[in-house]
Amino acid sequence: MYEFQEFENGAALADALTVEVAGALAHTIRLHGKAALALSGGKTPVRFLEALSRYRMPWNDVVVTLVDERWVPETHERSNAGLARRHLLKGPLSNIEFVPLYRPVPTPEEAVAEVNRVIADLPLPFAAVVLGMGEDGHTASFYPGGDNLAAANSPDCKAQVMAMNADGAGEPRITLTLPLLLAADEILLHIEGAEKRAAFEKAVAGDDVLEMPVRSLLKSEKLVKVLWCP
Ligand SMILES: O=C1O[C@H](COP(=O)(O)O)[C@@H](O)[C@H](O)[C@H]1O
Repeated sequence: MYEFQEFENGAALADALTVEVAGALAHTIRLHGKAALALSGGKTPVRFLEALSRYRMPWNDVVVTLVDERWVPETHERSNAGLARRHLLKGPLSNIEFVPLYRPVPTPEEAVAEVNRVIADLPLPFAAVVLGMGEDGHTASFYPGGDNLAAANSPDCKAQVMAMNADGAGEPRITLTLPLLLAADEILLHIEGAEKRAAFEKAVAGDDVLEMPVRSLLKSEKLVKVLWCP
């Protein structure tokens, strides 16, 4: 199920998303002393990450990771970890705990066992996961046509992370799996622009999760908060 919130512009959306995420983190820290946050990459999150980086809260009690990663080193312009470092993990947040998904080995398949162990050691469930969506209906690295899509996007998946290879993905990927995302206390989907709004409308109008993998979240019993601006 989902709840759709529309914002006037990207700045208003970024501020509202920051308040949602910070609230979820603060709540979990109050209850458990430590909170985990999983963020998306791509182009959309820049303004939100900048707003979050300015937010004052007990960041030393937070561990940050990613919902997915492109199999490139952090120095590569397409690295999701690089994006988080440039726009969130800076200034007073430079030294907070960050768990990247990339490892310097040729393929995600060679790293997946180790990354699974590291993610399983986080203070789970995530206090919040912030997802994005492509116009093809992918979210995290659940790509239409992905070799591990059916397994990673299944509510029965036992792994925390899986490798993903898909024609539309640009490079090999590693992704958190559906049960881990759905277990989060707050699930937020951040989309911007008319094309993504149209893709979202198409996603909610259909049921085939292999065609548009974001449907697995939107049609689940967990509440997904969708934040959109033109
Ligand atoms: O490749 C990815 O794409 C999606 C959407 O990215 P955007 O550039 O259209 O905002 C993103 O959510 C995901 O984390 C990323 O790896």
